[in-house]
Amino acid sequence: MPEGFATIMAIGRALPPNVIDQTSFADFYFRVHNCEHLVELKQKLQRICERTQIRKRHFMWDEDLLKANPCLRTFMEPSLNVRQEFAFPMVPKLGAEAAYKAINEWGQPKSSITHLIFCTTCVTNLPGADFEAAEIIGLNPNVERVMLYLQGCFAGATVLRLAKSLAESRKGARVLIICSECTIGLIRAPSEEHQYDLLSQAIFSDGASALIVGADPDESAGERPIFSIVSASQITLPDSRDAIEGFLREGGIIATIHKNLPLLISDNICKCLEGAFKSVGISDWNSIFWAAHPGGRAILDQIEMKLGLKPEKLQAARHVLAEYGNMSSVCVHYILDEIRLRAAEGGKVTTGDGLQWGVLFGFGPGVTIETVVLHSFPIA
Ligand SMILES: CC(=O)CC(=O)SCCNC(=O)CCNC(=O)[C@H](O)C(C)(C)COP(=O)(O)OP(=O)(O)OC[C@H]1O[C@@H](n2cnc3c(N)ncnc32)[C@H](O)[C@@H]1OP(=O)(O)O
Repeated sequence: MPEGFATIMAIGRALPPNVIDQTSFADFYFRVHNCEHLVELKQKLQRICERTQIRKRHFMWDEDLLKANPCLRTFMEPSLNVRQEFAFPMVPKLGAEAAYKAINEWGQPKSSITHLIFCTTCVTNLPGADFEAAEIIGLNPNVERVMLYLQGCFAGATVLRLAKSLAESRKGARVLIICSECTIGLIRAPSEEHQYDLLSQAIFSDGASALIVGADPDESAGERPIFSIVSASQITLPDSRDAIEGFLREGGIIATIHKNLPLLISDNICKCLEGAFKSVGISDWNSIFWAAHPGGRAILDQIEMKLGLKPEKLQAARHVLAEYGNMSSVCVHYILDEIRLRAAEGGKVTTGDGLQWGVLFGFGPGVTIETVVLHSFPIA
């Protein structure tokens, strides 16, 4: 059995080429759906977009795809086949692109990968996106695969919890995590009867991340630890089932997100932190580094306010939200990457912004909160 904690040793990112500026999104969205006559609805989307603090978002789909498929441009028109056929090759491909970057940083042969965890809220085929990504990357046929479908945004933390279990249960285990998210299931025309859908149109986006996780890094072989995963836990908040709901229908995935979600999360976050950090004796939440899923600007605002966090604590999360939008499971990995890159660039003594301990939060349907306690490493 390994002696140490599972450790993140590489982080890779990949983004699709279609980029839409948030200030022009409402114009684009109402024009492409031939709905410019819905003036009030467009103004509402504009208001939401302005309040998101998102600057731009990346998408796998583009205007040509929407124009070529009228079923994607009519609210809840049966379109699942088109959506699935589009996503099926794209999701593993973008995931594999992120994986190449992570494997490159790790610097070890891909034959040393023993496990693959693939996570997406999109395609549902048999065999799945895990199988396709393993083929594209050329992983060994004896790599043990785990496929996570339709978990929602908390899954960026779930994959770390699973990778920890796998990496700490077998000496030499090296887990490749891939998260690849695509909004092709969500994009649809506006509807005056279903105005809540505008929030999904305004915040969600596409992107992929990949990480290599293993215990006892072999530094003589060139493995470099970035963060160790000290503990990982999941809780479901009672009586909160309705706060985030998503249904896969013939017209795609339709999601409703309750307006009280930011409050619900911020009201419960302190007890998650207390439970997670009790054993290490930390109760000053400004003394740790932060990677909280930036589901929306109001969620970060509420957390910051409730815990009295200094603005710099959620700076990396706000940056990822601004530059990429809500990429569901992928966001928290980009935040970790930002934290360690900024630490190196800023001459900090550890990968965790100069601090020892850190926390990663995943939030999603349930309402589910995943809390991951991280420990940084010195920067040589
Ligand atoms: C999918 C997963 O598994 C996990 C996830 O990440 S789920 C997504 C989580 N994200 C959220 O819940 C978003 C959190 N909310 C926010 O960031 C902000 O409320 C916001 C950017 C949406 C709006 O900013 P704000 O400061 O609250 O502005 P405010 O003026 O009050 O609201 C703007 C509009 O947004 C609408 N709005 C706010 N929350 C909404 C919601 N949850 N659903 C639909 N519309 C919403 C308001 O009704 C308002 O519309 P009108 O102007 O027509 O009244």
